[in-house]
Amino acid sequence: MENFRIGFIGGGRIVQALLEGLEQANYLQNMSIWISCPSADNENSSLKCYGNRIRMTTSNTVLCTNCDIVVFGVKAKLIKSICSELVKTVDNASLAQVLFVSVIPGLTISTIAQWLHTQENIIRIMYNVNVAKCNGSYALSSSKTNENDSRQIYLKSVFDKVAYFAGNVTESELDIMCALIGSGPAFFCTAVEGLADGAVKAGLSRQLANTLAARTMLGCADILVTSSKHPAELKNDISTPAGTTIYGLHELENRGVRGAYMDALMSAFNRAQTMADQLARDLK
Ligand SMILES: NC(=O)C1=CN([C@@H]2O[C@H](COP(=O)(O)OP(=O)(O)OC[C@H]3O[C@@H](n4cnc5c(N)ncnc54)[C@H](OP(=O)(O)O)[C@@H]3O)[C@@H](O)[C@H]2O)C=CC1
Ligand SMILES: O=C(O)[C@@H]1CCC=N1
Repeated sequence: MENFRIGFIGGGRIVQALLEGLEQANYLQNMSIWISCPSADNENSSLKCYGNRIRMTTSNTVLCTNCDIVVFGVKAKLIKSICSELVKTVDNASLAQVLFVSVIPGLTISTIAQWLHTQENIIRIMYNVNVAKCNGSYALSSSKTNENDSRQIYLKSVFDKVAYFAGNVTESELDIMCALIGSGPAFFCTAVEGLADGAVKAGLSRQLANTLAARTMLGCADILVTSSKHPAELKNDISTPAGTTIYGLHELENRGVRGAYMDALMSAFNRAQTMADQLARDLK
């Protein structure tokens, strides 16, 4: 497979998680990667650990003219000005040669297309920080034309090294994925933190409480992923009659914990869609 040059506009947490996973998968050295960000020349940048395996620049234009695939990995509010800079500094024919990829929640392909003055060559991907340990999930949203594009096929092969592929979905479904797989790790962290706090209150050391809460979640997730068990079935297996677990579960139900998780997901999903609407209004 052709080794396309991938450029990341933005080199923050989500881009660094991907690099960490690709390094762990022993794949980074096969790749040609550029990153552009304002702190590219900063000697203290955490990206310096990759040495000359990654080319750094402060110029999004330089990155764009040197790459076949360009990933927007910045906050949504910056995209419009970055696109208008690219439209001014890179000629139309060159822009049309690049496959643009957005990992930004909500922001639609059609909005980006209007900002970039291009049509076909834009796709969206959503993934999560779990790629850092080659245990991520990702989904993408792209047209039939891009599905057969060798650059998309290559990009997919890169993500396949570090993440489970959830499918090529509609943009609206991708916003649901954003809430579930993108924000999900943060939601789970609140559960781990709460359980660990409880154990500390009961007298366990903080270090042991944090480790055991996280490991308990890891093992439980492993059973659910590798067996065909429904979560309710596993929960029932653990809850013996009049035992400790059912007492704890009753407290969670009293506080509507499942409703709270559903509301969290819906709120994150709605936020992605609101952001999309606001950004689209900026077009006018
Ligand atoms: N964090 C996550 O788990 C996920 C994030 N996302 C999305 O990815 C995007 C990035 O998130 P995240 O990595 O967490 O954010 P960070 O704040 O960690 O990183 C943002 C990056 O953007 C760079 N940047 C700022 N201005 C510019 C510019 N004008 N041109 C180029 N680069 C610029 C920053 O550079 P510098 O360091 O020099 O300031 C920084 O490297 C967001 O849209 C987010 O919603 C999607 C899925 C998951
Ligand atoms: O909160 C955010 O904007 C990003 C999107 C998904 C996870 N983090």
